Amino acid sequence: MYIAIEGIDTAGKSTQIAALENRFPDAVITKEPGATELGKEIRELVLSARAKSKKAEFLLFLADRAEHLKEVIEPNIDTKMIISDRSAISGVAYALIHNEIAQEELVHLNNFATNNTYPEKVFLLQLTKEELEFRLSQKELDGIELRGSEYLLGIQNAIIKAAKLLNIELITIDATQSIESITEEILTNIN
Ligand SMILES: Nc1ncnc2c1ncn2[C@@H]1O[C@H](COP(=O)(O)OP(=O)(O)OP(=O)(O)O)[C@@H](O)[C@H]1O
Ligand SMILES: Cc1cn([C@H]2C[C@H](O)[C@@H](COP(=O)(O)O)O2)c(=O)[nH]c1=O
Repeated sequence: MYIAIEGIDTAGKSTQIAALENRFPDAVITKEPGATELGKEIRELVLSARAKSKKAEFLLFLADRAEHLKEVIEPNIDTKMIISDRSAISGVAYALIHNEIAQEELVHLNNFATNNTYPEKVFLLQLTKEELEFRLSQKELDGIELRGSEYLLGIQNAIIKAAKLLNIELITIDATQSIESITEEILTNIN
């Protein structure tokens, strides 16, 4: 089974992935961007927010996704549980709000990068404005987080739209609950 955890920055994805890793010790734990050798370099580039062109930024994430498919997803999808921090849904959502690439192109290019291989289920950890602003205030912000809470809340809505466009089952979870309650909700939905 291939599942992914989605949510805007600070929603609690890494925290939940760590909890799920304890419950599924044989699972392949992965992430986008940055799970492969090439991906680590792409991650550094995109998080520095140096790309002036939104198309260039989108294509860098897409290159990371294609490499991730070849190096991590395809070798494991038939035999292992795969749990990924983010997925193509982030790719479409972060691009959607810039409105520079047509929706059909976003879907088509992701189909191309992933050979139409998508997670079976995706969990969206949904944050309130207050909790997002609190969590952002507690950390050093990267180039994308510096775009602010309104931008990130727009992405949160775009994640729901992106899942529909990609035809992926999205299960929305209140991310302001305790860490343990969220993990239990995810486990209930996996089983
Ligand atoms: N359910 C929760 N309740 C309160 N705080 C939480 C909860 N889950 C995570 N946190 C805290 O919120 C912060 C962000 O969590 P985490 O790093 O897991 O988010 P993330 O979605 O992986 O973020 P990013 O996308 O920026 O890497 C951390 O300080 C973490 O301890
Ligand atoms: C996969 C993907 C990610 N992004 C953005 C989302 C975040 O701001 C960063 C990744 O940082 P994290 O600490 O790993 O959450 O990149 C994006 O814009 N497009 C994508 O396809």
